[in-house]
Amino acid sequence: MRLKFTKMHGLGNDFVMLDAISQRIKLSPEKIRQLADRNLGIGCDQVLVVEAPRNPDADFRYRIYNADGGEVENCGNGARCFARFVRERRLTGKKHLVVETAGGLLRLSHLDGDQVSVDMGVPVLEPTDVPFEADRQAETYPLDVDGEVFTVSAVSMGNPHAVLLVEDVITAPVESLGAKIERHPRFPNRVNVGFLQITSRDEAHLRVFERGVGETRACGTGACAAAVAARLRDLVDDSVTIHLPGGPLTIHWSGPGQPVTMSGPATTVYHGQIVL
Ligand SMILES: N[C@@H](CCC[C@H](N)C(=O)O)C(=O)O
Repeated sequence: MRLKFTKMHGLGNDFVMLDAISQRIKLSPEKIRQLADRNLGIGCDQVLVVEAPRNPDADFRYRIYNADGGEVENCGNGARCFARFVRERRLTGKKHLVVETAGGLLRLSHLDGDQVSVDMGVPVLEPTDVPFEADRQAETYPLDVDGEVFTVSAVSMGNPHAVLLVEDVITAPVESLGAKIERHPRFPNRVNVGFLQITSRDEAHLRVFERGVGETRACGTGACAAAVAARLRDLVDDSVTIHLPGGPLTIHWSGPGQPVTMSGPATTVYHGQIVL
């Protein structure tokens, strides 16, 4: 199978974008892993596949696969790249788009330059829906990891996130603790793990150990979940700039029941073809 693809990134969270409207694509988890492999394939954190919508309210459907081959519900940086991709590939001329993901419908708008704004939907805090094992909903939960207890928030942005406050993101044990929490039995679908350092009411730093990938340079849904977790604890205001290793994202959330808005860049790197 010969596939045309585009390499893109959102703040260094990188993607192989595939247009499944103009070409026939059949991908197994093994082929996804091959595409994502940085030595044996193109290399990326996620493979994103653009398809015709099933939902009549949506312009497109986009599917998200982690580098480990697993299909997941949502990807914030990927959503911004999706918006730029369908415009550059002339699949649509619309400035405002509705896209169907496995995590629900997202609304996207092109802003000036390379910036895209995404209505990421209402965050889910009910533990069973994250999913996270807990007796009742709370702002934070104690989580026992190998006998040491950490305080985490559990938030779903369509996909599951655990958020921990740290004093310094630079020295936070992102790889070691992130890998343990990702597979903690209280998160039955595994989880993305955010390490958040709050520096003021409108500024914070975040590193994310992503489910199915490892640490990435940026995680859009992770930034949204971190802003929600911090706002619930009244540690930040409604609008907060989250600085990730790859750069900043602007997140706005005005409280429970309200949707989260994320704005940031989408970058095209190159176009290519691969035989799989
Ligand atoms: N990089 C993404 C999140 C991608 C999916 C995630 N690894 C998961 O398994 O849920 C983002 O920008 O949100």
